[in-house]
Amino acid sequence: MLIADRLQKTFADIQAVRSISLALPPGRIVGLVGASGSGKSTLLSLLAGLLDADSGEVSLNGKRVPGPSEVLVAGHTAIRLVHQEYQLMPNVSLRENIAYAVRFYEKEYQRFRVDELLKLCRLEAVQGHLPRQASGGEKQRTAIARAIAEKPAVLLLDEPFSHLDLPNRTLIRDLLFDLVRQEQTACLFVTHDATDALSIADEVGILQTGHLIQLGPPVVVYRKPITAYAARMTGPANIIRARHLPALGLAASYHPDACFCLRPEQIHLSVEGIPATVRAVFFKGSHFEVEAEVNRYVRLRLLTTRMDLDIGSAIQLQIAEDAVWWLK
Ligand SMILES: Nc1ncnc2c1ncn2[C@@H]1O[C@H](COP(=O)(O)OP(=O)(O)OP(=O)(O)O)[C@@H](O)[C@H]1O
Repeated sequence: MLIADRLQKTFADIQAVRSISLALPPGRIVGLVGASGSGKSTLLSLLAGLLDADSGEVSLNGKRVPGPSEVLVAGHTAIRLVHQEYQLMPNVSLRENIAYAVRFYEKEYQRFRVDELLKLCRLEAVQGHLPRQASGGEKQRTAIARAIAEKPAVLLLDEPFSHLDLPNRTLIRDLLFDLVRQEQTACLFVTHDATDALSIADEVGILQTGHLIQLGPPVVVYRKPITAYAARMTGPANIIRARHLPALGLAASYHPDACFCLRPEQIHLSVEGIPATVRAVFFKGSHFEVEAEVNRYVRLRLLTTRMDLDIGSAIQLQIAEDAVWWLK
């Protein structure tokens, strides 16, 4: 189990990581979501033993992970970090890039392990390609294969899904899912887009200006975000002030300035309810996202499969009292 205990890191006057504690057990996936500059990469480097913490510590199975200033070669053999830029050797094939990680083993085992990794990472068909002949998704999977070649206890990934198209994102997601189950690897990835984190992680954390402000199962973090920032980082959200509750047919029970979150899928179109006017309709493939104006102060995003809505359509909305989630 990888444990971070009150990690702190400051660069000049920027507090990049502020007292972050978390636990990463084997066979589990943790996804950390945060805006640009929230401290994601710094935290990964600290967890990998590639950056010295100002205070706090990282331990793996009860043993402290030393920072780079304490060892000759920075990093820990059982903790692997996959960078955003993949960092592959440019002049050798994808297969050789992976084989390099197991070069000190017997030839027969090398061949066996590389074949196994190529299969796991769905790279068999392109194993002879050079990195420049490979797609972003293939390079990402090669970087992951190389990182897991020696069966590390912990796999850390920096934005593994960014710059990839939907089929490749799905491939990486399935690969991490299989890997963690098969090899009991502990996996932590950081991302600025929560979609993948919510679908694959056992726990999702929200990073804001160096603080880990929330950590919990995806459904809980999505349904009960602690702040407006956490709500927005985890998906589309209507953030509304309490003073507008009566206009939504809900009891005004809080301070007028308090904010609450309503997820778009919690607002339903009905034959009778709060009158609203459609101001925009966005086609999303499986459904439409609709922007509805309730009055000059309140516009709501909602989801529907109805095909007949257009700008200016009159609609009626229903919102259950228990859909309202108060934010700090
Ligand atoms: N080596 C450094 N020297 C000075 N400041 C740094 C250094 N590394 C990071 N920072 C600062 O620390 C803060 C956190 O940076 P970090 O790269 O960890 O954020 P991030 O969430 O990974 O951002 P992004 O999503 O844009 O990569 C930022 O304000 C950044 O400018």
